[in-house]
Amino acid sequence: MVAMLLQLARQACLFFGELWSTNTYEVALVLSGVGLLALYLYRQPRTNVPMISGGYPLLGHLHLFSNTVRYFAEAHAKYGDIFRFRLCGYEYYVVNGKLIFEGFRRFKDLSFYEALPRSALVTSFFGEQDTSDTSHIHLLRTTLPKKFDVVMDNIQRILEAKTHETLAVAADGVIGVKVIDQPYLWSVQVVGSAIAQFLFGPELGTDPEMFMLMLRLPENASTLFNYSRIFPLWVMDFWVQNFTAWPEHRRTIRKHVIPEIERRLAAQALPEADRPAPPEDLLQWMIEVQPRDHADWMDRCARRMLAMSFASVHTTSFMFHRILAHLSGHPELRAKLRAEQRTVVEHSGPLTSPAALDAMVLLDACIQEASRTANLAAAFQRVTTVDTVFANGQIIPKGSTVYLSPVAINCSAELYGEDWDTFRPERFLEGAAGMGDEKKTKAYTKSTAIRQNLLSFGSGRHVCPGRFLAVSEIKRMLCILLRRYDFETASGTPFVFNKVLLQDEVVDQPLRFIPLDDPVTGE
Ligand code: HEM
Repeated sequence: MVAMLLQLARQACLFFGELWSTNTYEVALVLSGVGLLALYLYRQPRTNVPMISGGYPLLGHLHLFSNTVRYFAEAHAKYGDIFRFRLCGYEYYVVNGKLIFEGFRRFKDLSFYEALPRSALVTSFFGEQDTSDTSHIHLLRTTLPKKFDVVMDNIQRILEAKTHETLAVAADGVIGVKVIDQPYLWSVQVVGSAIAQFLFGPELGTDPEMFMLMLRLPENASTLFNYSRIFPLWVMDFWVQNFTAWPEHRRTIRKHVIPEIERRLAAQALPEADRPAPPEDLLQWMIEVQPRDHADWMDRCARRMLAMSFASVHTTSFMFHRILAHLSGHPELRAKLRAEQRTVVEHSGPLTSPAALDAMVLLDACIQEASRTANLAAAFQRVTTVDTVFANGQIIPKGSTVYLSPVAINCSAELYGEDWDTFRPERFLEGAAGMGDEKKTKAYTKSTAIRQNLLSFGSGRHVCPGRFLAVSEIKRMLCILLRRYDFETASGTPFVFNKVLLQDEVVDQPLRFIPLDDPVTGE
């Protein structure tokens, strides 16, 4: 083969050399060199990452749709920390196991922003994004921690009011059993409303049209993410623009946010004596930092607020709903959680105080366990900006789609034992007990702590900046519920948890809430 190519090159050189009257041997030498180089590059494998075997011809690994978590766990056991699979013409690389931490650290080589158009369909959902300005995300890392107590006090009030409004059936002053037909919608209604007020303030956050927007934001989104792995992006974009509510969501947010910004700017222009105190919400913080050198800066704010709503509302509601679904099947756990509340009230003060919330370690363990088993994000998507060679020598070519998958860590039998796929929050308390070191023990009792054995909020530069708010809100909401109500599925049969391609779905069913005869007190 090589001899034949050299012969061909020689003939070509002789021919062109004659033609251009150059020194035939020099041209022959250069062309042979180019030929050999091409041959070398051609022979050089673009990647040495193994492909998961057993895919369907042309269609690829469609069975990933059924149970990704188990599939990834098995693939990790067989192929190690990096493998790849093909789905409908697209090739995906999965980095998992311990190498995932190298993936998080190499954020310049594995770009979060380049992945966004496909991973979260952001361009289709929210319009063109200026990813060079991330000041709005920065606010969650800088301003939110400073104002956390004020924000959480507001959230607590809303959660209390909404729970009372939706669960207390006050016929003849008697609070009776209440069945919630669609607990997921209810969780968006309660948990989502509270976040909406953190995002938009007390007025806009309670506007009925904005509320409908919050409620409908997650509509079909996870299914669309799944399809985005099968179809070209332009097909997805066409679909989103013409057959979903997203263009309407964009119109709604503009319609409300732009006048609200104008109203706030007008209020701040008033003489000092008449000027109201600026509200403590994300929109206000964003108005204050948003550069105004573009005519459409208010429009940009509106689009960013839509993106922030999406990042915060459905993730938190989803996680809360999931915990409800688990707890509804575990009466003994609900009883233990109530006992924990009683002890905490005795020793750490009112149930809503930061110290009391911190002390509820079993409640926190439930959140950790739900997030561990849910793998809400079964893969954090990235795109390689260069040919990326990992520490183990495996090469992922430039421009590839990479999934940093927490599954092999969150669902590791080595880390979590043979019952890794069972919902058993106590494992985190046992883990904490075995730590010895105070710092590590503390980490085990905090679902917000980023550590090597739990990756529900990601890690590295793009680790979730909203996790403190989300966890505190979920804890508060569970506290409110557990101290006053018991709950179970109306059918008596437990929830079904489905794992579908890189997403996770819980088949919803009605929940019955029964007021307790002896509620936990400790306001
Ligand atoms: C239980 C609820 C939540 C879960 C499970 C969750 C999960 C995550 C994960 C896994 C990431 C990292 C993605 C990656 O590395 O590719 C992330 C990023 C992010 N999350 Fe959350 N999140 C939650 C709630 C929230 C809330 C309440 C907010 C806002 C208040 C929020 C705002 C964000 C933002 C802005 C990013 C992108 C960070 C960046 O680009 O650097 N999240 N979230």
